[in-house]
Amino acid sequence: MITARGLVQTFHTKVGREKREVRAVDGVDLDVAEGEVVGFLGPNGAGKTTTLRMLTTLLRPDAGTATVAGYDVVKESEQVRRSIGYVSQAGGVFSSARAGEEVMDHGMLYGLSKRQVETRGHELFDQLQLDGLWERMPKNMSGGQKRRLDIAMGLIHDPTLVFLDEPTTGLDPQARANLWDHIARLRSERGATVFLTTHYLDEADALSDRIVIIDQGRIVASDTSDNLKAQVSGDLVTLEVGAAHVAVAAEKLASVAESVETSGSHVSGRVARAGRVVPGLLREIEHAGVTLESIEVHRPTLDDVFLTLTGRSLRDAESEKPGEPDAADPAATAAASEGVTA
Ligand SMILES: Nc1ncnc2c1ncn2[C@@H]1O[C@H](COP(=O)(O)OP(=O)(O)OP(=O)(O)O)[C@@H](O)[C@H]1O
Repeated sequence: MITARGLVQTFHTKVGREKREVRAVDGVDLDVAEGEVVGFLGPNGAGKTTTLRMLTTLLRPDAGTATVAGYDVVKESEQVRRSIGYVSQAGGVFSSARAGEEVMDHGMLYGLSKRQVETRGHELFDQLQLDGLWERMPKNMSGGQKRRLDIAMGLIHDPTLVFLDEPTTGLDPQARANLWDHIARLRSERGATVFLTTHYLDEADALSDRIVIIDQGRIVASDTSDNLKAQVSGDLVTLEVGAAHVAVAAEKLASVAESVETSGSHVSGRVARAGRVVPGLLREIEHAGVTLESIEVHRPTLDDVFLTLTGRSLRDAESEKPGEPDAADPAATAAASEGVTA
């Protein structure tokens, strides 16, 4: 459904007088099979949106090739657009029409009849908890409601390949859960292929068959969440003990764990299978006369995976502020004026 080879996108920006080159996407290869839900994960500025905009024909790659739904993104961009649903990060630019009319107009652009689009539109409003808002002007909707309206517009023509750029950013927990459910059903009930970007680890984990991690414009991993986590060396065990017992606790933990670290009254290290190792460890600790205040065991998270792969945690990578996008970028302006749902 999606194939990309060596995709590159470079932006030229100016900071004061100095010209800078940002290689936002730096040789990306991707393969997404029909019916797969792929979570495209990475910190802010990693290149997720830029990759997505090349795949959805809104940006022409500087180098590399890609086909989407069997069509070349450069030579057959019109066919690509007809074959996909796209919900951009920025959200749609709405006219002064009412929400229902916006959705109807959008669906009719795809050649659907008025009746088809009306039926599907009401169905989507219902599923996305927009019921009762058909007649509302988008400007009078809350941020979360507008986001769900974007999504209804992106799905109105029942695309079998859907691109979602950070679909749940700005939604409250209930609306988020509802949208997760909707995305899961797109696949299970309609057999849709979904490619979604996110920087929420739990979202990637909950929704995706496969997770592709991008960092600084390059793909650093691509596998199921379980396989990725299995690459991280073990569960993190943290013991809390009285100050006098820290050294003994560290020694006991080191006999079963790797890279033991001490911080105040906490001693932590990674063990291959905590469920097997911890009972014996507790006996040893008790035997040595150490009073344990608490013990915590953490299974590896996708953040641990990112840390293992890049040496940075996703949170740290997020706080490394990337360069600001060039406001004069014509592609960005074109994307905004296109109403963004392609
Ligand atoms: N139009 C542009 N002009 C200049 N630089 C840009 C432009 N668009 C993106 N960039 C830069 O390219 C890099 C990748 O940006 P991109 O938006 O693809 O990242 P992202 O992973 O989607 O981040 P986020 O999670 O914040 O959306 C960043 O350094 C960004 O500042």
